[in-house]
Amino acid sequence: MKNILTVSHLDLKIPDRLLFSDLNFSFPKNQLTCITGENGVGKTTLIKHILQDLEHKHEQHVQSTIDRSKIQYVPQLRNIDDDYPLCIRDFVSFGLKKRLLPWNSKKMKTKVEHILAETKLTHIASHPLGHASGGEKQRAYLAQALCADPELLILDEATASLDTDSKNFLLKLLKNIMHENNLTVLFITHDPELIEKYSDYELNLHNQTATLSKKEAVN
Ligand SMILES: Nc1ncnc2c1ncn2[C@@H]1O[C@H](COP(=O)(O)OP(=O)(O)OP(=O)(O)O)[C@@H](O)[C@H]1O
Repeated sequence: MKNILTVSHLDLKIPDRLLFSDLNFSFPKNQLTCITGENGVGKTTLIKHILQDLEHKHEQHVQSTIDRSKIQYVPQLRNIDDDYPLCIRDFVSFGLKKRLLPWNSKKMKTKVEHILAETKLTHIASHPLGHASGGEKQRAYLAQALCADPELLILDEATASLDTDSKNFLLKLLKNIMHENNLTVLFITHDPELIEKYSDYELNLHNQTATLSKKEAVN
């Protein structure tokens, strides 16, 4: 099994305390790894630190086989109001990179339509994002991230506010997209059902350390 990213001998401090001490682990490539741990243990802070380390290359505690531009992070909280006017298609298109013209080329439009289909959003692509359900919004965030052709996708609590059907729908769809696009996924979650059903690996954070274990995903 190849690894996509390795963390070695990483200590992580916040102003009032040490969050992690001497972390050593790797994320396996083309697998879904759930990052778990109690509220406030430091899951989001660790991921943000890993991304900063890769961007600035100052500490060298994080080694990646891919460029930072191939990593997409979908954050935990977004404030999309009910009256947010942009339609889902335009919101998703914001994820496109290397847009030289002020409009999207035919190739780019085809790509966006393909991603809207992959994320089951085609039928509502012209609707305002503000009117979308929680599950549809999460799929739109995922679709926007996919527009950047990531090799590593990090989803922070993407299912936290969703009902059981919407959670399972999102995770099944994500696993299909992973296999079709050789994508590696890190998924921060507290949800035992999703960990049990969909994770290939679990990185559990506890007592200032991290333990990686292999899971037998049932889907
Ligand atoms: N910039 C900061 N300054 C001070 N404290 C911070 C900062 N960032 C995070 N923290 C603290 O670090 C701890 C870890 O926060 P973090 O959001 O990473 O936890 P988490 O495991 O992702 O939690 P949750 O599951 O609730 O989202 C928390 O106690 C938080 O208050």
